[in-house]
Amino acid sequence: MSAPLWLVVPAAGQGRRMGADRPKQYLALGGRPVLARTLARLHEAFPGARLCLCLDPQDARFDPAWVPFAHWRRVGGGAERVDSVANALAAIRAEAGDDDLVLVHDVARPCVTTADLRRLHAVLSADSVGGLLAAPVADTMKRDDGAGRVATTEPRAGLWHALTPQGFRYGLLRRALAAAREAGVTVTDEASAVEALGASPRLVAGRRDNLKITHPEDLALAELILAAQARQAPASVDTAPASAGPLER
Ligand SMILES: Nc1ccn([C@@H]2O[C@H](COP(=O)(O)OP(=O)(O)OP(=O)(O)O)[C@@H](O)[C@H]2O)c(=O)n1
Ligand SMILES: C[C@](O)(CO)[C@H](O)COP(=O)(O)O
Repeated sequence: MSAPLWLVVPAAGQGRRMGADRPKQYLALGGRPVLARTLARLHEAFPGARLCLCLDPQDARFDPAWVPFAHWRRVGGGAERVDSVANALAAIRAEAGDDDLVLVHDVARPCVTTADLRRLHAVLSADSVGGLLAAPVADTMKRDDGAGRVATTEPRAGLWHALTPQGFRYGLLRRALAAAREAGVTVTDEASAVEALGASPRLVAGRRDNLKITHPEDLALAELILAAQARQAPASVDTAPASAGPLER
């Protein structure tokens, strides 16, 4: 029998790089808020999982009707993404066992496929450390000299883009985030906190279209990706109709 599954969705960001009139998780994507689309993808893959949704305590746009999970809770977000995730882990301390699996997925990645989600879960269920979806770097990598010119060309062999979900056992992830906080190290993903403990998270090759909506042009790209995915494999990618659910507020 596989370990209980928790989903942590950090959704407390302000979307500053997007520069919209609201945080990007509330922008409309194919007629539904990004947040609703991301939760729908997670629910398709893991309908019985327990969800912790990290939201800015001041957030007045959130509508619980967008949450398809039976077991879920709202948790206050922190100053940085890592603080939001740490708050979620603290909130479930009384219920989660050290061996429970926790998958952390950015609300800003609505194009993750159910196929990748299920494959990641299968791999991590049998892995003692945990790991993440990732995609090999495909471009030549340049490092700048700080003045707008190339300083060096970096070898790209062995380089991967870290995607989400990233999944670890509850006990290990809590220890890793606590250690990073104590050391005063800012981590931008869960895997780097676990790496700092000396462990080696597994890289699980995922689709390159698991885009993180970050800059204004990413929203149009995400629309195209969702439409293409629906044409490729509607049943395994997203069965929700494009206009289902309440619209953005
Ligand atoms: N204090 C924070 C900051 C970010 N996030 C979440 O972490 C994910 C990845 O962060 P990012 O893409 O940087 O989102 P924002 O912080 O919203 O964007 P920006 O950095 O441009 O403001 C997003 O799902 C975001 O909502 C969070 O839960 N709590
Ligand atoms: C976790 C993450 O999505 C991995 O690529 C990413 O680090 C989060 O983005 P941020 O801009 O660092 O918050």
